[in-house]
Amino acid sequence: MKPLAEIVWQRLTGLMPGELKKAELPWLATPFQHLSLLANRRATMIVNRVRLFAFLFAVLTPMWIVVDFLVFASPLWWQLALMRVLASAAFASLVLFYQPRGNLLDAYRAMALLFLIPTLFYVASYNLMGAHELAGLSAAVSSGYAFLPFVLLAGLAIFPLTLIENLILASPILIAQIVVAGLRWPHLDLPAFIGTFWLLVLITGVSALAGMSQLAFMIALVRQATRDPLTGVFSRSSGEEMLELQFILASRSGAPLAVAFVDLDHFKSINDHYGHEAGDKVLIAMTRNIQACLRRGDMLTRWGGEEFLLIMPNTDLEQAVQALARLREHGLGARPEGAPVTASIGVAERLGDALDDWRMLVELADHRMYYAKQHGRNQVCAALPDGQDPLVKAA
Ligand SMILES: Nc1nc2c(ncn2[C@@H]2O[C@H](COP(=O)(O)OP(=O)(O)OP(=O)(O)O)[C@@H](O)[C@H]2O)c(=O)[nH]1
Repeated sequence: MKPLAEIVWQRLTGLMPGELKKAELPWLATPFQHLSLLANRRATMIVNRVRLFAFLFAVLTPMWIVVDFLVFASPLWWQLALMRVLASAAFASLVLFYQPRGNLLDAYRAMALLFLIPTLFYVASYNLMGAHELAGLSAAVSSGYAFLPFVLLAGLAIFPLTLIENLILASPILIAQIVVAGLRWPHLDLPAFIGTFWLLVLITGVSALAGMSQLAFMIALVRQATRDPLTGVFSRSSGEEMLELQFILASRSGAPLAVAFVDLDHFKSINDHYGHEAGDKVLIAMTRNIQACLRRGDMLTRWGGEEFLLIMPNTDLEQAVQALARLREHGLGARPEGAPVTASIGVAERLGDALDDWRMLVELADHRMYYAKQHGRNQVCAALPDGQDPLVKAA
């Protein structure tokens, strides 16, 4: 019988969309282990949604001035109108000045600004109206302002956020609610406040679940779109995208970035003698073996049929060669007749080889792999004899 903890865990994880793999479940809680591709696409989606929301608020916020004018006396109506115009201008500048750049910090900043504007508006307007004796229709309209925090917290549901991000974004709104209540003390209706606050906490919970399930679908979609269906490693298009991104990051920080071009030796003969299915099994086993030896930040990409590209951020040429020696020692698997699977491997590194384009990095690693192939296979080539490396700049 399964232990109770395992049953409970299965029931709980069963609540999440089933497309997620077990290793991906923690990604719903925090963003720290997200792959750069996921982080990049999520950041773009968040900024686009912030801009959409900001556009709607920029248009809708000033429209309510007509209602304020009809129900409130001066100076309250024009003070509120002024605040609305300011808020609308702030929303409009978010739309105009924020462009999605795939950077998560940028996305957080955009979201924080989107929520900060109405939160400030809410605290200021609520406080302003609290200073006036309102009755009848104007009291009813003023109580409508109290719904703003509900709208904000419900708005969180449209963003694909992790649990921790949801809580961090919701907390200023909940704290603002407490601040407003504090400002009204001692005239505060405490039971009404507790009821309202509890409702806000519930909405936060529902929004967090909605955001996390959006994120879960996004994780599954990004995986399907970026992985090779046979081996499960990254497809070539996503490998190119990741390499370009890693190259930009490494260039900015002056960090090394190594790539290894791995081409299996005499793979065709496996297909020819044992069939395509046997060849597929060798490819799958080989990628598992490589992944078992990788660092967490390393990325394996299927570049073509039996060609793979290993991307190793923060790794210089010497470290890359060491990692590949470890990999060859571990073994790439066995051919159907029992002989070990071998590969010809070419390595290149951004700093050591003085390259300023990710395509040149791949080209040089490919060139060195070809040299390894030509000179007996089953070896790693990290540099060609003097003068034969075509892309390396003269010192
Ligand atoms: N089973 C299987 N075979 C594949 C797949 N993709 C490519 N191949 C085969 O991989 C073989 C590659 O053959 P070659 O390029 O001649 O290379 P090789 O036999 O490994 O020889 P060397 O690279 O020179 O050592 C071809 O027969 C392709 O059909 C795949 O997904 N599954």
